[in-house]
Amino acid sequence: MSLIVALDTHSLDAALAIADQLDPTLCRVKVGKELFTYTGPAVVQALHARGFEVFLDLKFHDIPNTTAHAVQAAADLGVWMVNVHASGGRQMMQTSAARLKQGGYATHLIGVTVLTSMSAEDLLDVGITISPAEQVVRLAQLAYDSGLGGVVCSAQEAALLRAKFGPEFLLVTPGIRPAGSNADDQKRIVTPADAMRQGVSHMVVGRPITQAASPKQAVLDILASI
Ligand SMILES: O=C(O)c1cc(=O)[nH]c(=O)n1[C@@H]1O[C@H](COP(=O)(O)O)[C@@H](O)[C@H]1O
Repeated sequence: MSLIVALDTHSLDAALAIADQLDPTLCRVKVGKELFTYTGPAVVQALHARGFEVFLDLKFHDIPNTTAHAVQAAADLGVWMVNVHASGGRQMMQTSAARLKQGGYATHLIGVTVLTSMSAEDLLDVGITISPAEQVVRLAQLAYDSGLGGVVCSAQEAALLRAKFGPEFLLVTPGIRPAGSNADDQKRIVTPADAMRQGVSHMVVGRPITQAASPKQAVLDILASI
């Protein structure tokens, strides 16, 4: 299992101030919608120059042609991983995966299942009457069948997916909270040690690291706990 630090900040300087306290041999970094919208590709280039592998988390969700081209644009930046919403459907995911394959890109493409900020009640609001775990399995199956290399899910569903899709399928899990830390807006949360036991391949941690007095020490503490 490896660690991905979510650099959810509002400027290049703020992101690099955190990245410069981290060790690229101990973690990867994630660039999401806030940071990328402020900085554009410059942040990805700066992180690559510092030796980090980057997960570009833009959660594309659009018609197949648009999504596949956006996924290719991410791969052209040389990122290690990029994601789409699995609820965008089979054709959207197949077209995106095929585009990466045809281009010979090494970038991992994964599908977001049910956001870790959502509970059963939140799903009901958008017309989904099955449980979060059932919906995660349904979308993970669709992602798997569409040729994606893995999914984003909560570690609460990881054991189920690991058993179903085998050891190679990437299970990338945000909603990780060390014991005693604030849940913030996350609802399906798991500690790093429990996530490890559930068979996740990569855990994503943002605020518990980026808002710590020492991000470097927070990374070491999490790695020591697993
Ligand atoms: O795709 C993601 O990375 C993602 C999916 C999901 O279901 N939940 C989720 O929290 N994320 C991202 O993971 C990070 C979690 O950050 P913290 O809650 O601060 O640890 C954020 O950057 C979210 O955008």
